[in-house]
Amino acid sequence: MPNPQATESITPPSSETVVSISNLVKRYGEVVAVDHLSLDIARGEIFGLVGPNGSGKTTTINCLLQLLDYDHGQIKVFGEPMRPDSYGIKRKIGIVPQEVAVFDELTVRENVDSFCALYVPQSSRRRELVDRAIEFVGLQKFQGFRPKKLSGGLLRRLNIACGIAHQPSLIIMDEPTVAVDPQSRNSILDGIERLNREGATIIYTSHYMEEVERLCRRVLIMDHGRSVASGTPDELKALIGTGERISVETGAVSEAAIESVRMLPHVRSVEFTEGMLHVQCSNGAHNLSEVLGALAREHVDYGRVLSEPPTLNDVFLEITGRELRDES
Ligand SMILES: Nc1ncnc2c1ncn2[C@@H]1O[C@H](COP(=O)(O)OP(=O)(O)OP(=O)(O)O)[C@@H](O)[C@H]1O
Repeated sequence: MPNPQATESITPPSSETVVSISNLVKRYGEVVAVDHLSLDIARGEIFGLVGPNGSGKTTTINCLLQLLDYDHGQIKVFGEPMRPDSYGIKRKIGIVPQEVAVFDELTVRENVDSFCALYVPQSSRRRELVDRAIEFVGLQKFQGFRPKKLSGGLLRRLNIACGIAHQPSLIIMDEPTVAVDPQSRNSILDGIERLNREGATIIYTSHYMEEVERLCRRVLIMDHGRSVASGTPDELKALIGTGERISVETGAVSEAAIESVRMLPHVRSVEFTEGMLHVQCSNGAHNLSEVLGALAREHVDYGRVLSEPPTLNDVFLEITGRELRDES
């Protein structure tokens, strides 16, 4: 098991730090929602803040934005201390909140325009930015619709357009894909990558490890308000002892064959269900050839063979002993 102390704070490779949080503590009465959290985010990163429900992600974001008082800690954004009245800094930040926050009585276009107007007073410039934001999230055909007429996925896309229309250089997205259909989810993820390519630094909170793995160069895993591990996805996977998961399609397999696979040095568990032998390995070289060799020695015929590398879910499971989607 990795030593959490060793990974509590991560230092990005670039010298230009856009967000710096050190020793942040936020309590709600007896609940320590954020517990001595430190992190640095470099310009141009997509930084993943992940953890199960209630692990403290939203509280961290709200402290960063100075929407909440906190008990202890220092927060700097663009190199300057962040304060409730840091309007110059806030202007350069785009927020996509977890709860969709739009005006029901305004159309899609009017919504995007009114959020953009908070930062950009010139209407001609705004027209351009609103066009761009609507095109960016693919809502051109829905510009005249009111939010109530939009599906959940389209509503989420509107929420994003409202947060990014003023072209902020730091974008904070708090679980932007919760409860969206796969098509909208993909479109949102593509959009985030595009925003990043165009120069935005992005903080992305999620409890979907697959998304984080796809998007983020560095990740901090939170649990009970604390950083339990941080680093690049590859670094995080190297921290744990879990290796690949090998699945072998086979009609029948004897107890002796299962036992001989189980006895291999890097095999942690073996399970045979519905014509598939599932073998969980620890880190080690040549696991696949060793498993197939053991089956061949036991004269087991097999068909499809699948080898899946460990995921960030495995990292979370190994560090905390719980599945990421556990809500306890
Ligand atoms: N206003 C509040 N009053 C009391 N406790 C709160 C409040 N807001 C959050 N908490 C508690 O603080 C802890 C962290 O919550 P937070 O919402 O930051 O977690 P999260 O990781 O963002 O979870 P989710 O994904 O569900 O939003 C939880 O135990 C939560 O119950």
